[in-house]
Amino acid sequence: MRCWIPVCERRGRPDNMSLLSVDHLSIGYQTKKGMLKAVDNICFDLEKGQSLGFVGESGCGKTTIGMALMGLLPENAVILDGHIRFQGNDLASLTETQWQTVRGAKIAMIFQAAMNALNPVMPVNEQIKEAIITHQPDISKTDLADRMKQLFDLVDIPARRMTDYPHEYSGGMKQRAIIAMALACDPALIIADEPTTALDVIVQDQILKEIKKVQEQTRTGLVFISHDIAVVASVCERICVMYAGQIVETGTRKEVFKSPRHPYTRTLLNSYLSLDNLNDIRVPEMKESPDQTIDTDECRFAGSCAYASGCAGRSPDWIDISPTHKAFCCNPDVIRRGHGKS
Ligand SMILES: Nc1ncnc2c1ncn2[C@@H]1O[C@H](COP(=O)(O)OP(=O)(O)OP(=O)(O)O)[C@@H](O)[C@H]1O
Repeated sequence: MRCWIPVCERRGRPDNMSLLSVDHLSIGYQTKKGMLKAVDNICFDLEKGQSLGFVGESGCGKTTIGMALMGLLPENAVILDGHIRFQGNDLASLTETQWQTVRGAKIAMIFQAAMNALNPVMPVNEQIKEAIITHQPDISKTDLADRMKQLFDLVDIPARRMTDYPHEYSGGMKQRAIIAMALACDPALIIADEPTTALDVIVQDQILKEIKKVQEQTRTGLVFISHDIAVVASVCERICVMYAGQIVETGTRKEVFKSPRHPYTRTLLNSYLSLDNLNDIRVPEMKESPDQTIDTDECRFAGSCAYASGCAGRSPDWIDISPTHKAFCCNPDVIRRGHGKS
């Protein structure tokens, strides 16, 4: 099966020059029912300073991708196929000892509800210092103090609050401290997995702006994971929409958010569109996700798709809408017509 790779980024340049290059990645979990293919033939590239969002409903495989990028897949997970190249090195072949020089230093992660992971009995600045010293044991006291000031400035925590304990911080400040900790060693790539889920809406908005600002200022690559397409669109330049382990649509923020083509993306966007926009979109009644222990090339969304017609038994393929916008479907007419009526 052909896999979409953004040719505009790869043209004239060997694969190993990308910050991150994921090729035909498939990851399974060994379960009692058999091998559950949680990630199926995923391809994407990310350059320094770029942001890429993964969005889809719970269980579509977003966290599995994030964990694979951090070398933190659980024991029953198996990389079935493909490569993850980071700065030219294949992450899938690293030993745990090698991972320790990458994880936290070159690739950092902001987990779901990570703020609860702050140590309650240690001042926040000491926890961030510890993260720096773990990867840079020879750092001088002056450089460490400079780095700490820089980090707190970057995430807008006043210097006078550096020595506070976590319980003295609000939820938003704790999450800013977690962002500072992720940035501590100046990583080239940050994976943010639902980083604002535990926060109220106003604080969520502030933290999303903070992540975007920090990512743009530091030119860090960002892989951002969320079930909320509006959240992803507010932070990321490019979006991959996932369904049942596969990417079904990818494009720039504007292309995916303003001109969704895959029937599943339209469903995801349904709750964010006004009734006017919805007039010519058929929104299906979502059925249960397909059983991913059954290995098939057939369209996984067909059972819920309001546009499915003659799709049974056929395999979807990538359909080009623009050089940066593609959708994975059996039905080119539905994809090319966009919001058009059938
Ligand atoms: N350790 C595991 N063993 C077996 N199956 C797993 C395991 N972890 C995840 N899965 C399954 O793999 C699929 C993908 O899960 P994953 O957590 O990556 O999805 P997700 O999109 O991140 O969902 P959520 O937003 O709920 O975290 C799901 O069907 C899930 O049940």
